[in-house]
Amino acid sequence: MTFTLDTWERSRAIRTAIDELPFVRGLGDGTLDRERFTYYMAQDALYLADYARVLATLAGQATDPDDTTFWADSARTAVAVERELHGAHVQDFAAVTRSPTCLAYTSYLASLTTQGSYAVAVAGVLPCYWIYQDVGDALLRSAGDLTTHAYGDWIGTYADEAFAASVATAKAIADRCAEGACAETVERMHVAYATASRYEWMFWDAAWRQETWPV
Ligand SMILES: Cc1ncc(CO)c(N)n1
Repeated sequence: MTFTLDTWERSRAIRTAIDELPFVRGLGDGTLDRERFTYYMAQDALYLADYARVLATLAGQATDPDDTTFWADSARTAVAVERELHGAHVQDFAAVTRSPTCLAYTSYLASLTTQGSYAVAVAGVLPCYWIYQDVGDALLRSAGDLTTHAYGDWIGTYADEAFAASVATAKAIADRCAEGACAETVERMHVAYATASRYEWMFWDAAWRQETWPV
């Protein structure tokens, strides 16, 4: 059993919970209100900026030159997507601060790059790829014609061949890391994957609630 097959099985409950989130359902059927979407986009722009730094760190930690290239390309793409998608949706970037959930998620990912295991950090960023592909594909199947869909460009970005190729590479890297790792490290990889998956749920839920800091 490969790491990715195993971890996909183990994370079935959180995956189902993500599909059932009101934010995700509304994104799929186009009924999500603009205010919540704009909040999400603003937070996601902040997320992607920090996520890009995590990917760039992985590029530096990789020992395989192909891995270095992949993470560096992903970091560049994260910044490009942030600028493209978010420039179209979010007007007032300067006014936005990281929500508690956004800060917790990116801080968690960054912390994984300082704990001495490239494999565990790779497992931690994998849901960012895999869950978005899975959600994007599911929404595409239910959305139909994206050109007339309120959130068509969002769905199109993640239900996309180029994105699918990067998901496949990230999965292959994780599987290769797990193959060469001891059982204890593989367990830590599963925990990192599960934790990041939960943060993905929380990130959409925070957008639905338009989460704020206490004061
Ligand atoms: C929160 C979050 N996770 C993953 C992705 C996909 O890169 C994204 N744009 N935002």
